[in-house]
Amino acid sequence: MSVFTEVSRAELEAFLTRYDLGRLLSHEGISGGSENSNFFVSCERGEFVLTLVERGPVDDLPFFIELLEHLHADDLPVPYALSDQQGQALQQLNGRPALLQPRLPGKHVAQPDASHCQAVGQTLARLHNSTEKSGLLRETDRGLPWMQRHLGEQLLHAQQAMLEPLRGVIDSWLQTPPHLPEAVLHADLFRDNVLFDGHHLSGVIDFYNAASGWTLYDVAICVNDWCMDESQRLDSGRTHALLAGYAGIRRFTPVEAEHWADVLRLAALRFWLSRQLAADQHSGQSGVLVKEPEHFLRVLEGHGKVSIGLPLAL
Ligand SMILES: Nc1ncnc2c1ncn2[C@@H]1O[C@H](COP(=O)(O)OP(=O)(O)O)[C@@H](O)[C@H]1O
Ligand SMILES: N[C@@H](CCOP(=O)(O)O)C(=O)O
Repeated sequence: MSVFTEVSRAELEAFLTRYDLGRLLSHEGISGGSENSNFFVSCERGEFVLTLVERGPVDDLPFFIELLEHLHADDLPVPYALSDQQGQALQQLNGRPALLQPRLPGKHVAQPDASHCQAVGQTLARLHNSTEKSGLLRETDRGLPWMQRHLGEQLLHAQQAMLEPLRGVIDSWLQTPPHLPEAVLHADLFRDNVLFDGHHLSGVIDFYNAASGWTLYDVAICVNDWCMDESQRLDSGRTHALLAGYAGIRRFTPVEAEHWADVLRLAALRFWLSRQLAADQHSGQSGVLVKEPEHFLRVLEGHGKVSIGLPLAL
């Protein structure tokens, strides 16, 4: 399912009178997304993406708008909400909050190579450098307390021997958090949220998980999606390339190196839990895309077999 709220040509033409983009040429629903209704919109003065926000942290839309404006001003390849002729970025359409953003060029890469991974590492480091001192803050609703609560409930579903030690890590970090560098994270930088034009990284999209947190955790989320081989073990070439791309722009610290293996596993646990909860909630419903939770159990297993340390400057 990808378009939950339809928008007719007449409704869109009326909406577009708020902007100065010329005549509407065409529009079509985008099938790729899973949370919101998205449309490609072609006008005389450019190509755009219209998003009707269907669920998720709607009250935080002003935060996301400000974050994307900040990243765009820092030359990161991100979409940002266009303001209408009254200076208003956040709109309403067909009963939903709506955003109109420029369409970024490029395509998703399903099978990345080391050079794609290096570019992802570099862009993530630039994103962290940009948000670190921005003053922007947002608390995640998927942090350690959320993991602690749901891991307790979900342990019955899965191999306890593999997951119990992670419970220990969460409990101990809730008591005494490690001193890791923080910034605003993308927090969902999977392959389906990045666009490439050839080997040029042309877009980072879908910031609706963005929140303050440990930058190392964002690196771990990326590695867990971009650097896995077909058995869900770390691919050495791609992992080294992503980490080196990142470290070339933003150095890792010795404390980060010490916590890397646990942070990698926590990042895998977070997505196993969210997929497992979605599967429980939507089981038997048609039209709802539920991603396979077991994938992240295999990623966790893989981390027990292959480990690759963080590169530290000498
Ligand atoms: N600004 C954009 N430029 C180009 N394509 C976009 C843009 N925003 C979204 N898309 C396309 O729409 C798809 C769904 O967007 P996404 O934000 O991931 O939706 P959802 O929040 O519903 O998961 C993306 O995979 C991408 O192909
Ligand atoms: N990329 C994630 C989906 C986004 O996470 P959610 O917690 O916002 O549903 C995945 O592949 O599971």
